[in-house]
Amino acid sequence: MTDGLPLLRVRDLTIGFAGRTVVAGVSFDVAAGERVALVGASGSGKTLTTLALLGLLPPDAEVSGSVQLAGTEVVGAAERDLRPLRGPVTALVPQDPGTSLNPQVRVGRQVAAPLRRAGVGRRPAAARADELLAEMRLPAGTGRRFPVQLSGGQRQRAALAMALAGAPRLLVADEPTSALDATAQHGVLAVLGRATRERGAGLLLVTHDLAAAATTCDRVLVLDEGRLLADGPLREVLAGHAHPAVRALVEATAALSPPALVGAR
Ligand SMILES: Nc1ncnc2c1ncn2[C@@H]1O[C@H](COP(=O)(O)OP(=O)(O)OP(=O)(O)O)[C@@H](O)[C@H]1O
Repeated sequence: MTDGLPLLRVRDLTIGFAGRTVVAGVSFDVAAGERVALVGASGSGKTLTTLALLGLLPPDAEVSGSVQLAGTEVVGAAERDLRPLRGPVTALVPQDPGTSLNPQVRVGRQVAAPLRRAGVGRRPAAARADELLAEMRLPAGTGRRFPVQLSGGQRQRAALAMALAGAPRLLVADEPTSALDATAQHGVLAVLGRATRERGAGLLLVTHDLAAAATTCDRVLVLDEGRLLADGPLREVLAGHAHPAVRALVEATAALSPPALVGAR
């Protein structure tokens, strides 16, 4: 347990490649149950920041600072020390569900896998997987299908069910809807927001879409060229911040979906 520490504590996180700094001195906390969006333009360092939180940076990354996840230091930790955190503490919802779902294994078995690893019997795990798939608003029988038999949006919901199966305290979702059309995006964000809220799970949602951030999260972190530009409630950050990088995000999002940001400008 964290004993008063936030679930996630990031201090002065700095990441570089071959001497070029791409994330520079980023510090923030995520409390248990808090839903936080990490926004920024392409190349601002969102993905690298989240990979650092999960101990998944590429081997040639130069990293310094501190990332504490439920009290465990991630920066510099050995893989064997990070493994117990994956599942019960954090789970990653990838950008493309194709990277987390095995095309050759039925969806239900994949969703049940984290439960089986936690020692749950085959039948109860299968029943729980079906419940999770239904909670993600997937049609009955989805568990018996293979990923290729699902639409992109359905696959992402299945990946979400799989991430939730381990009952993580913090769900990390990196642009989970970028591969989907607008209708499917809305559906995935709705189940993501509801599922984390109902479980009291934390969420770190990486997106360049402020409308997605507004519908799913309470707080926003704005990254710009590797630096943390703003951290606060979404509407306050948008209303109070004159930085061109924030304005550019607002304008890009408003062009796509104005209603979500009415009142935030
Ligand atoms: N393996 C790597 N080697 C060298 N540079 C890298 C590597 N991975 C990322 N970078 C650089 O680090 C910077 C931040 O990349 P990152 O992927 O975190 O951005 P991002 O905000 O997630 O962008 P996007 O929204 O396009 O996914 C970019 O300039 C990128 O070119």
